[in-house]
Amino acid sequence: MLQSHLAFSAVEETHVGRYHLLRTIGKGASAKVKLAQHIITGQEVAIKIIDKIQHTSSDLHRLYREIEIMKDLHHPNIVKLFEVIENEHALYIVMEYASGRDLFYHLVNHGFMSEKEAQTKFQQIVSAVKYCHDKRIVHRDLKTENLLLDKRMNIKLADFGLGTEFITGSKLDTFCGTPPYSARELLQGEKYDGPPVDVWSLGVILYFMVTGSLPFRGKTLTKLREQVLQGQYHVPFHMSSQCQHLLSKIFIRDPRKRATLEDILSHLWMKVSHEEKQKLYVQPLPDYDNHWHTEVTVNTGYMQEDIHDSLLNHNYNDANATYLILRHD
Ligand SMILES: CC1(C)C(=O)N([C@H]2C=Cc3c(O)cccc32)c2nc(Nc3ccccc3)ncc21
Repeated sequence: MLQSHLAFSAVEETHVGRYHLLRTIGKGASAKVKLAQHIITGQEVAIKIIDKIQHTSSDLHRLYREIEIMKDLHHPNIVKLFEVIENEHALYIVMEYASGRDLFYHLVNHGFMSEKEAQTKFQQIVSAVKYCHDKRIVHRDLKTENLLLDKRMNIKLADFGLGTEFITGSKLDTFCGTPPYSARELLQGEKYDGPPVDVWSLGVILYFMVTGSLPFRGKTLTKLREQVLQGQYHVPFHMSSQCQHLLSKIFIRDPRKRATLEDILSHLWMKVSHEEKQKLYVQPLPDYDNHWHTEVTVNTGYMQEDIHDSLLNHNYNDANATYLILRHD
């Protein structure tokens, strides 16, 4: 046993099932994710490799639950599960590969989004989360790091490690998630309802997309908890009033008063067609020979050639000014 185990761990696998393993794209404490290629179709997949030896039985139980949850999810904005391969050493979870990395990486590298782009992304995210909630599944760890992007920049919700079934009316009590994205009731360690916790995290994600920073970001957990308890966050000047209004409905401390996913989906900000950012001003070609402008300018006492010279030489003199003012009409 020991010998074969060492032999296994020493040799870097190049194939698993019908997949050719390529490079590592993610490494966690308990799992590694590799880009792989389905040999027959050439399709790229991502394989989460779990070394079973290093896992406690409760960890493995949680993983099997994650797999069961994923088997039941079929949505365009949720990472697909293709296959599970298992042997005595390892568990290989073959999933959809998102080539655009995650939303956190995208925001850090490209800065915050226009509200139009944020709206498209947010509609996809809310659609995926609503699909889960309708199946009585809450994610509980929604954050930009778990939102992947495919090659067409569509959202792919990942990482159902913490997802769990919720039964309406019965409260959940396991603290989990990531503090800056966590709702007050989670940080307070109270018993909580699943859906409102995900709604709060959606607010943090929306804020991050539109501003490029986190709404609540205390240096310590205590300072962060204080900020979340107060529900105070900075609203930058460029945020539209509709977006501000939507966030104010999400960042409500009392989970019973907080917006539901239906409220979010029916909010004006989610429907209105956001004006693309002010179109960059395109300098119109100068029309130095606009006869009407020239005629009027001549009538104001300027000679035709004076006007022409001053325009061509960009003399910002009165002849030029008169012409430009007329043109600016
Ligand atoms: C199987 C699954 C769902 C997964 O577990 N990961 C990991 C691995 C890295 C990572 C991350 O950086 C952020 C979230 C999830 C993950 C995946 N990463 C990708 N694409 C990718 C491509 C270049 C760089 C990073 C991620 N596609 C699918 C997955």
